[in-house]
Amino acid sequence: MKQLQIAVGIIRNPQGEIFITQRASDAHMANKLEFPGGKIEAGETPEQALVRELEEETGITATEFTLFEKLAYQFPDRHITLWFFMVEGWEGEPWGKEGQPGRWIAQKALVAADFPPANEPVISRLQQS
Ligand SMILES: Nc1nc2c([nH]c(=O)n2[C@@H]2O[C@H](COP(=O)(O)OP(=O)(O)OP(=O)(O)O)[C@@H](O)[C@H]2O)c(=O)[nH]1
Ligand SMILES: [Mg+2]
Repeated sequence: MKQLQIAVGIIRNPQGEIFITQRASDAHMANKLEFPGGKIEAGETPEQALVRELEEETGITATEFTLFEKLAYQFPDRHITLWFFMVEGWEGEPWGKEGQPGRWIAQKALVAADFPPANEPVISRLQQS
């Protein structure tokens, strides 16, 4: 069974919108919306992985972030631990740097069913706050 540690960024602007991207049609959780991020590599802290993944996937350099939620999830074929960081300071402007569609969505307009199932508690929290 694969064991993965994942760091993702909830990139939130001063208008209360969150930058989300759409997963590729051939990826795990194909076509689902996601918070940009990816696997924490050996020797990396979750924070280092977050900064690297956001640079690779969205072109921004995250400068202000705090851990929002850490949770484990069991998929049929893999066990993942997700570190969700709230990112409220960065340099640059996020875009879908790897060719994935990206857009800003109002925090309260996020829909849990559009994301992988592991994200459900986080989407609930974002809708309530
Ligand atoms: N990026 C991201 N991954 C998520 C989220 N929710 C969630 O369950 N995942 C899962 O986390 C796992 C790893 O994410 P990833 O595919 O982005 O990893 P990565 O960027 O390192 O990709 P790579 O395999 O091309 O190196 C996938 O199994 C994905 O389905 C989310 O909100 N964002
Ligand atoms: Mg990724």
